[in-house]
Amino acid sequence: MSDNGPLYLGFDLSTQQLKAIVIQSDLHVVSDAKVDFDADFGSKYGIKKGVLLNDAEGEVYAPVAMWLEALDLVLKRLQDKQTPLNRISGISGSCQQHGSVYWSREAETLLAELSPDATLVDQLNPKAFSHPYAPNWQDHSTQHECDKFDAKLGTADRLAAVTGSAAHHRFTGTQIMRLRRKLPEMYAATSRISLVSSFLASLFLGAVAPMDISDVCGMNLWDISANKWSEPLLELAAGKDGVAELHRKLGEVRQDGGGSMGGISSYFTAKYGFSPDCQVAPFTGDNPATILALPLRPLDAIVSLGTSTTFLMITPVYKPDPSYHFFNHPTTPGQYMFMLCYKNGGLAREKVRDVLPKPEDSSDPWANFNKHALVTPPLDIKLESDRAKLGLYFYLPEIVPNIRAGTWRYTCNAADGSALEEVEKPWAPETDARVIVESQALSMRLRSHNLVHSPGEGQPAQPRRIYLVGGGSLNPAIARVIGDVLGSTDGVYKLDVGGNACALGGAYKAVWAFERADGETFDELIGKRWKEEGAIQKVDDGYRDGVFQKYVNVLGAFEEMEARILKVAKNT
Ligand SMILES: Nc1ncnc2c1ncn2[C@@H]1O[C@H](COP(=O)(O)OP(=O)(O)O)[C@@H](O)[C@H]1O
Ligand SMILES: O=C(CO)[C@@H](O)[C@H](O)COP(=O)(O)O
Repeated sequence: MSDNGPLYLGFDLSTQQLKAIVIQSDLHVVSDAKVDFDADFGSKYGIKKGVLLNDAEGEVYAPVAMWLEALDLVLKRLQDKQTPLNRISGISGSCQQHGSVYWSREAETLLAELSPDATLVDQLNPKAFSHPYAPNWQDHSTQHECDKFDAKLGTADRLAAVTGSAAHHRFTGTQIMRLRRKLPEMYAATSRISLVSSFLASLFLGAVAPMDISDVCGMNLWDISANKWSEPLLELAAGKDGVAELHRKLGEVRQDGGGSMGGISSYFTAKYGFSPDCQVAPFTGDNPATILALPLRPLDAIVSLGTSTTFLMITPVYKPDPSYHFFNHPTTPGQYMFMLCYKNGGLAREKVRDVLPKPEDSSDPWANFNKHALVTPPLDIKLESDRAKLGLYFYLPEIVPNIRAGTWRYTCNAADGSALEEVEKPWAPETDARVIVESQALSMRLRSHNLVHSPGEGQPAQPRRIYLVGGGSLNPAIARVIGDVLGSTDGVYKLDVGGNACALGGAYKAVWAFERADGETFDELIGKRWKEEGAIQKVDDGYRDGVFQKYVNVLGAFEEMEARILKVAKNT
């Protein structure tokens, strides 16, 4: 580490952890720290995997007080590691998307008057909030509101064209509409509503921060082409007479992903030794920040294997569809982020893993899962006459397709996907290890085919490179199966800080926010400083001729399987 020069701090407030990463202007990582919600606060807040559940209503939510405690703790951990916090010039970050925090009328004063002699939680909780909880992206309590959102502009297609997405349970507009109906007094007592990203930025600013131009697309309320709040959708969420009030609560949206929103609150300078010159850049969602963790090129895809599994690409073409999401790019106007998001990602793979006998080597809980994922051949076709195996493993109600919780196993003819049939008796749990990852990847392949084309002569349409990030990127067997199904002519890579990718994207965003020359784009600045060596590692060859085609043969059957299940098991 050079012992002078500015440093930049990036955060990731995701479902299960708060991570922080400190980098130099040349993007070199200097320090990091994390708070694990279950390990650090599980017993105090009664959470599991970072959240609380009300199964009767499908609610999933997180205590805001826990996040306040987590922020003090992660900063203390950075301090304990002798991180020179006084050299931090700028802060940005990424946060789980769609969650919302409800501030009380006292919030602005309390934020502005934070004293370093007490903790954030003691000073802000509960007085600064009108609601103690933030709905989590896994919440599925809003089907009634989703139906209304899809109908409001005519069709789900139309809603997707305007807001980038059809109605989704977790999207903030549907959540606000439901909370207003269920808790009218709480809604009336709310002065401002933040996304998780603008909430975390607010703590650093000591004032309620504006929402970010990319993260705001996860609300079903922002008209992307018109670049403003959609009046009819605000009216749906807030009622006929409530449009101006909701607009006030949401505030104006910051158009520039870079620059400073203001200086750091004196709470942090006095308590942790930050410089009073340290500036706060807009924070964004964890998925938009992930595409900032490396210079992503067209035809590159990122698969984020966190609590959720997401598939991300960037494109200059706005081509929305109800089965996926479009967001404004977090730094570059005119570019968009394409996203698929699955609730049944990491936690579903853990469920399949946990049915298998515990590995003898307890240092790797994934050892058995990985062994079986690798020894099982593609689609479990051992002999030419074998039928291909497909499955859906939805321990939670899924997003795409909108299917309730359940597990389904099917087989079809391997050559052409014909004669699709549900199996009567589950196959061995060892086989599930491969089939779950294959099926997750088949779903991504099915829904992303419009965005990929042939990377070179004679090659089938597929990504050029796949980058794996998130906790699951440490897993070589998952990398192999993803490469088998999705291809990628240049191979599958993992980020060296795979589990910290969105925090790193947040830190890169801070570097760009404060060091950009006039008109210099994120890609131009980061592209010049980013060195592939040491930043990424090739973990799989990706495209394998012959194997890739096996999955082409069953893609139609996979789609048909989903459609059949959707008929009988749609979320209601
Ligand atoms: N070696 C591994 N193989 C597969 N999955 C893993 C491995 N290590 C961690 N994970 C998964 O990573 C998930 C956490 O990823 P992370 O990106 O830190 O989550 P989040 O950002 O959603 O809090 C866990 O649910 C866990 O199942
Ligand atoms: O809902 C989505 C994206 O639409 C999720 O991807 C959340 O943004 C949470 O992500 P992780 O906690 O898994 O990082």
